[in-house]
Amino acid sequence: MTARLVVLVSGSGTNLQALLDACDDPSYGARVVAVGADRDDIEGLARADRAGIPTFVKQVGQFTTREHWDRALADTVAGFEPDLVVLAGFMKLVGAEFLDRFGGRVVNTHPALSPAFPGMRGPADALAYGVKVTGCTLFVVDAGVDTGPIVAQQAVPVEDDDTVETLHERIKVAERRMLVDAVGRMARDGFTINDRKVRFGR
Ligand SMILES: Nc1nc2c(c(=O)[nH]1)N[C@@H](CN(C=O)c1ccc(C(=O)N[C@@H](CCC(=O)O)C(=O)O)cc1)CN2
Ligand SMILES: NCC(=O)N[C@@H]1O[C@H](COP(=O)([O-])[O-])[C@@H](O)[C@H]1O
Repeated sequence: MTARLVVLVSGSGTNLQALLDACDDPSYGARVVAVGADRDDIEGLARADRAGIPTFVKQVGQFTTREHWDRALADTVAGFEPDLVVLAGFMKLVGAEFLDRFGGRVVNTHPALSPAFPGMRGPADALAYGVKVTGCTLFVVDAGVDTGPIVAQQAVPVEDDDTVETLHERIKVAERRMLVDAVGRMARDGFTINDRKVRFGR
């Protein structure tokens, strides 16, 4: 069975593109059935359009409360009947209703080695701290900020002359590989979560 992925993005969508490219191979075991965003006019949505994949936008500002936004996002995602929801550079915290509906089936890719440097500035915070190694983490989303059970991680060196941009670009090379590999395994082999330990297989 081919797993149905809904991917949520907020920016350039290079992680989305890596998934789209992987899904071209039927043996990958997954396909992207929709791409959603919290904002208009982003390259991530353009990438989905070019691939012929349905898109939707739910902007927080279009709703009276954050809870209404969360419910509308969850309703729209549910309409695509996903097996897995992938947050790939999605710059909004998803709330209780979203997690009630898809909890345990939502993964987020983060540009740092969790539990270090959670939040929106992972590469900048790692650089400012002076770590010599950072990386990327794929985790199952929970109600915290980047606190969920870890699916996969990759280490990336920090170079002396790095800027936030050069470091983030190096992380993103590893991140795209990690994301494609781990999502494919989740789709093909299934996964379990026990006591925070995520293992592939049913
Ligand atoms: N419930 C969860 N939602 C999300 C998680 C998570 O761990 N739990 N991971 C994030 C991604 N993330 C970074 O890793 C992150 C994204 C956004 C924010 C944040 O504070 N966003 C603000 C808005 C900022 C903006 O619009 O530019 C907000 O949500 O109001 C923190 C962490 C994906 N979601
Ligand atoms: N806290 C969330 C966060 O920092 N997400 C990061 O945004 C980038 C999106 O790149 P992309 O749009 O090219 O895939 C990725 O590095 C992702 O981990």
